Amino acid sequence: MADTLTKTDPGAVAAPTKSAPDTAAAPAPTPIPTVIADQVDIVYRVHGAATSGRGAATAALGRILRRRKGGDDGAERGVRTVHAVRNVSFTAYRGEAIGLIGTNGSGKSTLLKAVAGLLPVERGHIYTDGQPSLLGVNAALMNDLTGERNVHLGGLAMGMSREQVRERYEEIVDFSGINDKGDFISLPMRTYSSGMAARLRFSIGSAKDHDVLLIDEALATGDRSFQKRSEARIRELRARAGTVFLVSHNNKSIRDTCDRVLWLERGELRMDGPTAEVMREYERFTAR
Ligand SMILES: Nc1ncnc2c1ncn2[C@@H]1O[C@H](COP(=O)(O)OP(=O)(O)OP(=O)(O)O)[C@@H](O)[C@H]1O
Repeated sequence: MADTLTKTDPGAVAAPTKSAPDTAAAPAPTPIPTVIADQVDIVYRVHGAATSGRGAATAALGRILRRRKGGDDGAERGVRTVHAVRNVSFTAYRGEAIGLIGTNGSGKSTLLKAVAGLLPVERGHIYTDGQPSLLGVNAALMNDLTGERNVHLGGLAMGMSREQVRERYEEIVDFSGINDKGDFISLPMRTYSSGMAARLRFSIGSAKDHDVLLIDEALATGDRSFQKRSEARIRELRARAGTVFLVSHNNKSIRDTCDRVLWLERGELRMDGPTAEVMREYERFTAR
């Protein structure tokens, strides 16, 4: 579970000195950290994985017999480990939009879930200032409930009051574009296409100001005009002093949205820097 940073003292923001001449440029405000990952390792344990090619029933019977005999180490029980994130450290600051890139299985979603406090770290620490919110395409909305009920429940689940949800309801539905082609918001979510459902999730999730907003591929599902609206929304969220993390395989989305990029490969942080620099190296790597 992510530890919590003590709130940074607002007085820590550097103020111009009184004696400075009028013409002097104001000193840049001290960046305020929102997420610190310190030498983080994340390991999955997969139970019942080492079945040596036998069927599930045979493997289960084998496990019962071994348990009766008493002798049973981890490997025998079929527990396999996947070391998904290795020794990753970074500090994210308020107002940054950070892209997380890397080839399939490189650990991006795993790292995001750990920052959200949904996965424990094996080693190291993750400190966050404020409540991180994970806005994934799989964010749990209820398929049997109407879009309308999901807007209300989703808003409440994010900590908005009933009144706040009511106030923002129209805006959330308009932004999602769900009703552009008819009254779909009063239908159960299971009747939505995957793109429509993803749009509604993004609209609900981004209706609230977040200290740290974690977005996993949400932009990949909408059509181009929705992607553009989403990118603008992410810029607004950043402007309201939040930090945004965006996992995406869409290099253009990353370039259009992020000013900094963390590149993970095989669980290790391969590069952390300005978007243009990291993307150049990443594209060289993936073109090979
Ligand atoms: N629930 C899980 N149990 C066991 N291993 C997992 C689990 N989820 C992910 N992994 C493994 O962890 C590693 C990192 O996976 P992760 O989903 O974080 O990568 P990713 O960079 O987000 O990939 P992609 O770009 O394909 O979405 C992979 O080796 C994957 O097989």
